[in-house]
Amino acid sequence: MTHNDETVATPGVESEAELAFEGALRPKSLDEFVGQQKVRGQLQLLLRAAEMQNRTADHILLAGPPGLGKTTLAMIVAHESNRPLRMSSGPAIQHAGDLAAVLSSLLPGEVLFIDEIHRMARSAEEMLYLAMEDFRIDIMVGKGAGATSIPLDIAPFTLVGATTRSGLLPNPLRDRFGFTAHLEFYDESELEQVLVRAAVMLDLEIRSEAIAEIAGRCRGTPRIANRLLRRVRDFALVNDVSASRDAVRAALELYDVDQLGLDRLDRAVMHTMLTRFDGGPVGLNTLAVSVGEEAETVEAVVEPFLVRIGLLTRTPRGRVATRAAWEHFGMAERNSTLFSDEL
Ligand SMILES: Nc1ncnc2c1ncn2[C@@H]1O[C@H](COP(=O)(O)OP(=O)(O)OP(=O)(O)O)[C@@H](O)[C@H]1O
Repeated sequence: MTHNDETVATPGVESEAELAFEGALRPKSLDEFVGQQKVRGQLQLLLRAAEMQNRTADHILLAGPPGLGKTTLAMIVAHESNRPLRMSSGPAIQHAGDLAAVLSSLLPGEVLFIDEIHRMARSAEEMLYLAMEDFRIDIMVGKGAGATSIPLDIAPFTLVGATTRSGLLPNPLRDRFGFTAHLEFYDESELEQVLVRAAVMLDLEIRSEAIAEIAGRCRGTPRIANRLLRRVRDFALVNDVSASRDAVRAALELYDVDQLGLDRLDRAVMHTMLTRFDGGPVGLNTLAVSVGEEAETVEAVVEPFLVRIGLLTRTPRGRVATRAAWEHFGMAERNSTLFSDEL
């Protein structure tokens, strides 16, 4: 998932330092993994059953917005079941041959993680059906009328697929996962736990009100929580102040993160809806073009949170701003004149 403009709150554009920090922070076990209680319980059962029967665990699909812990959970699945992990991603699999190379070199019992699995090539998807079901692939040899397919057995494996857009997966692929976990946005107390853990790792002394302030502004997303914490750490360091609630407010204001955690892109989407489309309904593609962003990013990154906090609804006729949205931006409903200098 990418988008063009680097903002502190929207997931997608990571510097090397951010990625290294993220890696160090990843919980290693289901017990360390904060929140998502239901999913954790379901995964625990699935892994335990496989272990008791000495077989590979069923294939797992992890669905949800970016930064909620899909990659982390894939790593935990491998770690908890004591299996090696192979990582790939949909955009890296543009031909069936790319997938054949990965599948044919898997070790027995290996966990194969495919991130953004909805972006894999169609031809590879078809190969994956057979591999998931029968641990076999058909390799095509030759071209045209003389082409033949040679069956090749592959090692049993567990596929962990991650997607921000499960609706885009074809049914035959979705049906072959033994378990689908829908990851939810985190509540504030869970985010506080994530932040306390990260502060300890950063060796940052921070007050509990400051932690609570960040937890309320990180879009329900652990990745953003960790990133905002780093910006607060920077702010405290450079200004030689303690990491207090005031420091959090000042740092987040500097980075354009408002009280609800909305960042520049969230606000651009809402601003466009309210001022240019009178609150909607407006179609996804029109909205995306108007804010200069890809429709996929608006749909998978921006909208889920705006829907969750009640600023936007999806209707069959398009996206509609709610009354709460008009209020949050201090505008009278369907009055487009009050807002022109906001962004
Ligand atoms: N439940 C959690 N408890 C603690 N930390 C978490 C949790 N979930 C995610 N994190 C932290 O958030 C960061 C992002 O998580 P992760 O990379 O797993 O998200 P993702 O859903 O795979 O995102 P994307 O879809 O963008 O790949 C990691 O640094 C991880 O440590």
